[in-house]
Amino acid sequence: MSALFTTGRAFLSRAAKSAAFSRSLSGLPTYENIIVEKRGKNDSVGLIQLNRPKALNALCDALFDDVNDALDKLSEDKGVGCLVITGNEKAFAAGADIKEMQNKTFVDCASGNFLGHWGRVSKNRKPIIAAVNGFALGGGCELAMMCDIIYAGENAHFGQPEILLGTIPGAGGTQRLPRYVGKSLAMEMVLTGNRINAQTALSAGLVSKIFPTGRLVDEAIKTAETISQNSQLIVALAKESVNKAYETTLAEGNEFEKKIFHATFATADRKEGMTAFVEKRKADFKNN
Ligand SMILES: C/C=C/C(=O)SCCNC(=O)CCNC(=O)[C@H](O)C(C)(C)COP(=O)(O)OP(=O)(O)OC[C@H]1O[C@@H](n2cnc3c(N)ncnc32)[C@H](O)[C@@H]1OP(=O)(O)O
Repeated sequence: MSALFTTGRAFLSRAAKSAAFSRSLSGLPTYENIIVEKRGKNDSVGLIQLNRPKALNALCDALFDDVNDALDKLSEDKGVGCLVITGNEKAFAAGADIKEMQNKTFVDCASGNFLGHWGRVSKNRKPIIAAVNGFALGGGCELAMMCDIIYAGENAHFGQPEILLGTIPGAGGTQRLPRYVGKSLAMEMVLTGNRINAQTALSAGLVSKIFPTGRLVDEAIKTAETISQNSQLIVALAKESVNKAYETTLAEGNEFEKKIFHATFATADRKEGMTAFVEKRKADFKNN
């Protein structure tokens, strides 16, 4: 229980802290390395806060196990339509835990499929917003890129400094980053280990919005709340269709999109959405 009140969440108000406390008592599990809460209207947003502040939220194995377990729980929760992952004001996450991997061998990595369990974030059916304050380095930058939307606080810094440790990114840094910021900037970041700030990340296209540091999480929750008000069924299809754009040719992607569009006509929510428009009322989606 004491983990709920660490310095890592100093940006949350006292009221928010006690609300989190009572909610965590009323259902969601407590974890060693993360704090999980339901926030927003009707508790429709799942908030996962990485919580190893002394290690700048370095992504140790146990932390990622916690994240995966929380994703499973929040995905099963029919009342939750969208998730937010955040850290604290100093660090979203300073990368994979260097102390944990320092003495690993190739055989350890290959036979244990090291980092294999990280990929579940990008396969989650519900949309995830990364709310990034402070350092998002190495695996931290990769974790943000596994999410569907990235919002940055004004103090955010993104980087892939693995080259300085004699290794390379291992969770998408050389694959997603060039798709988001273009080859030249990605290559420079990966080969030098230099970081980019929030403004550069915005103009290069890595993040969609920047907010003052203290407002970032609330703004991410607001967007998540808006997404949660739509049909969860159709949101999942829309997410799948956008993601297709990164996995296939334009022609194949367009074909996929059209088929999914046609498929929405088999749903009650599509009928409800269009009927509500014609009747000039708010749609009442039932996720079917
Ligand atoms: C597939 C993925 C691979 C990877 O992700 S590889 C890792 C890539 N990331 C990095 O290389 C970043 C490593 N961290 C840093 O360079 C620095 O930190 C910062 C620039 C982020 C911040 O510097 P400052 O403000 O001076 O803090 P501090 O004293 O270095 O860190 C505070 C405590 O946090 C621990 N820590 C920081 N990053 C990591 C990490 N990635 N793994 C394990 N521990 C980390 C430190 O050691 C220290 O702890 P203590 O006070 O006990 O010495």
